[in-house]
Amino acid sequence: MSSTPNANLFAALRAAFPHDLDEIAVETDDGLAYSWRDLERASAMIANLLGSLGLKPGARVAVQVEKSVEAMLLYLATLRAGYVFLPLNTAYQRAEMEYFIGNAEPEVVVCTSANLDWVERIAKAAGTRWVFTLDENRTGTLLGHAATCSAEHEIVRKADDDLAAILYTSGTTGRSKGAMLSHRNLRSNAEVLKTYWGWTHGDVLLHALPIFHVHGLFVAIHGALLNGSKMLWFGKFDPKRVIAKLPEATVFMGVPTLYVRMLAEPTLSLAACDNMRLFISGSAPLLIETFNDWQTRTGHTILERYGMSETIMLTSNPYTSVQGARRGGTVGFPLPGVKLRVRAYEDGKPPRDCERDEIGNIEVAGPNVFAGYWRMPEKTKEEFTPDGFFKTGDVGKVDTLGYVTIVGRSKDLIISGGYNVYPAEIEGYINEMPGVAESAVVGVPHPDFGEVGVAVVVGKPGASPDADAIVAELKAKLANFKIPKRCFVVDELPRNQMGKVQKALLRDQHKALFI
Ligand SMILES: Nc1ncnc2c1ncn2[C@@H]1O[C@H](COP(=O)(O)OP(=O)(O)OP(=O)(O)O)[C@@H](O)[C@H]1O
Repeated sequence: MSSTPNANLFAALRAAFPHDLDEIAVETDDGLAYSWRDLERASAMIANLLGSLGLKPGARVAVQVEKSVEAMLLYLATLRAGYVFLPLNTAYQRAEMEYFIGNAEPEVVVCTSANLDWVERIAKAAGTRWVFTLDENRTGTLLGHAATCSAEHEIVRKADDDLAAILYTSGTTGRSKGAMLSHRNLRSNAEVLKTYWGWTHGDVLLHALPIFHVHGLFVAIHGALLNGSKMLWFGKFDPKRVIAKLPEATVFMGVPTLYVRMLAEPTLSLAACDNMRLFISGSAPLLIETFNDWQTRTGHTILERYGMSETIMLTSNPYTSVQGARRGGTVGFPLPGVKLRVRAYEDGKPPRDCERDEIGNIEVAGPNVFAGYWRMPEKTKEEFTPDGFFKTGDVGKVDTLGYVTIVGRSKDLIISGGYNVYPAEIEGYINEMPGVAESAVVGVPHPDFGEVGVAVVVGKPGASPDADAIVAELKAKLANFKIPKRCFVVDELPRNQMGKVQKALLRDQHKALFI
């Protein structure tokens, strides 16, 4: 027997299960209840099934299914059996799945029975040996097969650097890349989260996020499991039903669009949130208006966090007032263990650290930072500095108190006539104008200036903001090079399932305006 502890993340999660395994661990919105013993037994049985397939260590298990407790069990079983979990967005269609499955070459693919025929064709063409579903189909479900397996399973030993998961990035700025996350990456972040937000065994997490993404899969689930806290599990987000469940919960993790949708419900009130301890937001910028409205309506101050597929969680606003106030518009402080710096890259000069409050490129290092992009060694090399920091691609600043603010993404930066234009600055001005709900500013090619900004604006319900008036008001406030050359008022901005505005799509839609 080796004397080094097992680095398998599942060993840490399992060790935190409550003493009484018959307590309820997960309850679903359609009335199902799973005890901690159920999680232990089912994850062992699925791990045994996976083990019986003759997969090699490091084999990838790709999963594209609707959110369900079974999908989480499959995640736990994959960890436990020492394989690599590869969750895929349920919105992906055939061409996208061809890319992901072709790139990842998973040995096992788990999909919905509705997609089985075409997923199976794609998977078999890529050399996948096993295709299962979680719901009923012609060949029986994965859980059905696992039902005949033993519920005894010894957690497979893993080293710190062994891969635990591959998470494809959202593809907000370009083609998705597979971020390789090791047991150390996931465990180090989970251990910080175990205590940072004051979790206890008595907490109840209302879980309404998808689980193919870093926030819903790792941040939410690890936090609850490591504290033996119960989860109320919503398959799909329904603001009315979520608000009705808040009195039974203590913690809610959301993305900005979920908060906006709940704010539109008259049932959201101080009383509905009386039992709640913490509301967390991340994955995309939370508008200051949403932050303020939430405070007024519920009496709670949303805690905004920041992270990415490649790094899991990087920063969080303070949990306790001793650490500081939660400041809207900022993403708080770097988490313990995370090294975060802001760097300036100026032509012909060596990179330098920015001053406090100076905007630059955010770079990070720490045990949470991924090992590289799957099968993209060149891309991986480009994204790390010679001294080992990962270039997040986000642009931001750190103020004198240490709060980090994300100003935008370097790929969204518009260089117009040689000047840097940060879309977030322009969007901030537009969003404050009367009748405006939100906006996105993107850069498009221009024959004279290289690039110019185009503003896409959404009005508040019942309001119809005027595009020319918006541009005129910006002209009164900002330097000429920052003014968008065109402005469009639309019904809504294109977003992905995590609520991120798809700027690449907007750029594409407007790329031929001036050329
Ligand atoms: N609280 C936040 N405020 C502002 N931006 C955030 C916040 N949390 C996350 N983000 C943004 O989300 C990004 C991480 O998202 P994710 O890893 O899902 O993929 P992506 O970067 O959107 O996709 P791709 O790299 O394929 O374009 C961060 O780099 C940052 O730009």
